[in-house]
Amino acid sequence: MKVTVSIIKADVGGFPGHAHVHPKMLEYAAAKLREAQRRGVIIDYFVYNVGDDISLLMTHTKGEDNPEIHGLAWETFKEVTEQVAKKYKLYGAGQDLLKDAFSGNIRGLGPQVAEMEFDERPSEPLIAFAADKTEPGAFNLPLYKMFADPFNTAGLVIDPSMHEGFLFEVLDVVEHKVYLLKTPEDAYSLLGLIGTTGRYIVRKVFRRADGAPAAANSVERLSLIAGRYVGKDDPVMMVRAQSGLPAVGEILEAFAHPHLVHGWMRGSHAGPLMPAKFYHIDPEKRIAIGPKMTRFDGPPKVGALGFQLHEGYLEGAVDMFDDPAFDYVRQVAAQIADYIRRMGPFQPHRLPPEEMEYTALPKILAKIKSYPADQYEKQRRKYVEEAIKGTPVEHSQHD
Ligand SMILES: O=P(O)(O)OC[C@H]1O[C@](O)(COP(=O)(O)O)[C@@H](O)[C@@H]1O
Ligand SMILES: [Mg+2]
Repeated sequence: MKVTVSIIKADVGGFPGHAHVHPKMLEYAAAKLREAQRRGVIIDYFVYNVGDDISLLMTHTKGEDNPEIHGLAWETFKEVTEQVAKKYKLYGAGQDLLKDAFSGNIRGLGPQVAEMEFDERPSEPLIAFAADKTEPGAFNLPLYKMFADPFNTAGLVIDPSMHEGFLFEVLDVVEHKVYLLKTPEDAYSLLGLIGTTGRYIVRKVFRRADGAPAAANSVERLSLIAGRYVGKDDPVMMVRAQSGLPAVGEILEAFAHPHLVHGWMRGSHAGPLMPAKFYHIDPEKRIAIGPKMTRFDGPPKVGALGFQLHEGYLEGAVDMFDDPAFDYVRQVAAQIADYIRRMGPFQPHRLPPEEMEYTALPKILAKIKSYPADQYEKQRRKYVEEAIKGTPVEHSQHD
């Protein structure tokens, strides 16, 4: 059976600030999807959050970029905004809904989208991810580890069905070009691109032996859509597991070392990506209440829910980072967060100006007086003379 899995995610209001979501938002979204399931639009669904972002995980048979599925997600986010976020005056109600009208495809309107259509195998394990206070390129490194690094994925060496390697589809979000790179042979070129996480983003991964889709990541860049900072492009991703694909444990292993990602406070800081636990999973209501963002609006966190698909139904969810093995990883991430926080506004904790989501620098530069290199000495002497005379020193800023 051909099944499509869609994860569509949006921040439509935070509670409080940008830390978490209101449980009523998740309940409202789940009720809306339940009704769509009853009408036969979708086979199954699960609603979860990581930080202030709500992910709608849906299964159906309509293929990728389907107007009905995208429309359902858009309507759901709109209603959650109107009926819950605005009612309780939650922070940034409707934040990610950047355009007014939906015209058939939710891409380019603000929400993040990861979709994959495939033949459901006799047994189909799937891991659904979401991350907050970071960007889609945060998944570049773990995707490389899962599908191309034998030190992470033993199957690349041991399992003959993985020996032919994988095909990486990489999107250049600035020039809108797509690169198709094969591993293992193109590994160095691939790394050359995807190490630039703000520009080259792994959108999909396929198994080379039969072209089977293996992973899908979201690639929307909000600031490029809106032309200004409107929150970080907190991403969603899904990965199929086992039988010639990375094992569940090889997928999770890629998060065992908290790598530094861009995002965190005001989308302008580097920090460790912490694999986080969900607080509560309700398989009946089809809801998972995920991690919240606390220290310095973070640190950036990723959550992972595991499912087994059967005829498109989602058996689950299992909280994949809820394990003592990941307690240690969380400790390491907390230590890295503590270490790097002490740098305050200094790079590399604070991102370089061209990568900061806030562009305060031009305003700062406009405010502070500067002098041509051959004239500053005269001004410096004037300051000294004024200081000696005891006359008030002219303020160095315009106002
Ligand atoms: O003061 P504002 O306008 O809410 O903007 C600041 C907020 O933007 C953020 O970068 C938004 O994060 P999200 O992208 O998760 O919504 C927060 O870290 C920060 O609190
Ligand atoms: Mg967010």
